Amino acid sequence: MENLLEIRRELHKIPEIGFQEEKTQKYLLAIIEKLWKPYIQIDVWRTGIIVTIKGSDPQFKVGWRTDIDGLPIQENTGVSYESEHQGFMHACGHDFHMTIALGLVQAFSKKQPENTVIIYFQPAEEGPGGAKPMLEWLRSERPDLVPDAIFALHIAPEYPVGTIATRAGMLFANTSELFIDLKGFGGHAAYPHNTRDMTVAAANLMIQLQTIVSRNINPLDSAVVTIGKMTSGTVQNIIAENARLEGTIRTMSAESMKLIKKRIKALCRATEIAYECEVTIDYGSSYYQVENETHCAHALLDFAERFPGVDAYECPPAMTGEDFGFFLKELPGAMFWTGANTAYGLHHSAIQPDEDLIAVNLQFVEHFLRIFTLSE
Ligand SMILES: CC(=O)N[C@@H](CCC[C@H](N)C(=O)O)C(=O)O
Repeated sequence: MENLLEIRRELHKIPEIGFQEEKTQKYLLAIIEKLWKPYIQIDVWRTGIIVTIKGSDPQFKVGWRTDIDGLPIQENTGVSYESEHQGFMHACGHDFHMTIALGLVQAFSKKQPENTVIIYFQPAEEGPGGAKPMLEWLRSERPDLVPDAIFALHIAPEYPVGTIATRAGMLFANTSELFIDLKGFGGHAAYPHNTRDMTVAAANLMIQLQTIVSRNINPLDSAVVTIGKMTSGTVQNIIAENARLEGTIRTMSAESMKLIKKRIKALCRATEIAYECEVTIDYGSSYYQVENETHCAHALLDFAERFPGVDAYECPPAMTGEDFGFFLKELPGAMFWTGANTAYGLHHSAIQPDEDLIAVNLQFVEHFLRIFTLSE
């Protein structure tokens, strides 16, 4: 357990997607169980884990949340501890987030905190979203495990190690997944007039979707409509009967999300008429914005300003999504970016966050959770 670097690399080898984190859960549990003390309680929820470290003189319960899932990306880093799961990778830093959370369990098992600390190893952040159902379960089945305030971090490739960046109010955007299925009529490539070609229909729809942000959203507002995956057809000489667009929507407000969905509906309807096909829309899962509570965000920034080896930065909001927003919708708390100093961005197959961030963040978060108070 002492070697957190080794643990991070072991976790890096076994990325699993949302609610399939069985190996990850087993690995984490094996370590957590070794750290058990009479004042530590371990609970399991689906593929997640909740570790409660009872305080020596508890006035309240402070929560720390880490996400535990990986992404369906083929790794391209060339490191010796590359993912052993073909086509999957920890490309969003959750291996780092988990390692820091394990380090916290270790630190609190060595020295009991005064207040109760609850550490949530939460599945499925990348999708379909584990925070909402986890919190619903806590509220209905285990209200004793609901914290009074909660915090979390996320690695930020663009900042140097030691940067703690956050702000009061919105840190991350509202998100909604987007799946559009087009059904036409396939046939021989040499007889297009007898078909309804869904490759052409989907290509046009994809371009039109890009006009929503540029033509319908107020330029002083911000929004994103990204199509990350487009599929159609079977082979080169058959006209495609089906096509599918998969993407995500990001907005700064619930109103803009509504407007974008209205425009998507209109453009899909227009595609049906123009290409004589059927278009269906599915919005998959959506995440509420990450809205940092003012006292908690300021407590983090003030503490970072005083903590040796870290730099506080009051940063602008980002269009990233995070289901931690569901925790912050109901509980006071805050999330922060932590510098990872890597040339490649989140969700890139070559991302290699700087491992020095583990030690810096472990120290910072441990001390912050020990001194944090709910009052001003
Ligand atoms: C931190 C991060 O990268 N989060 C993801 C959250 C995904 C939300 C959902 N699956 C969607 O695509 O809308 C992100 O892509 O921002």
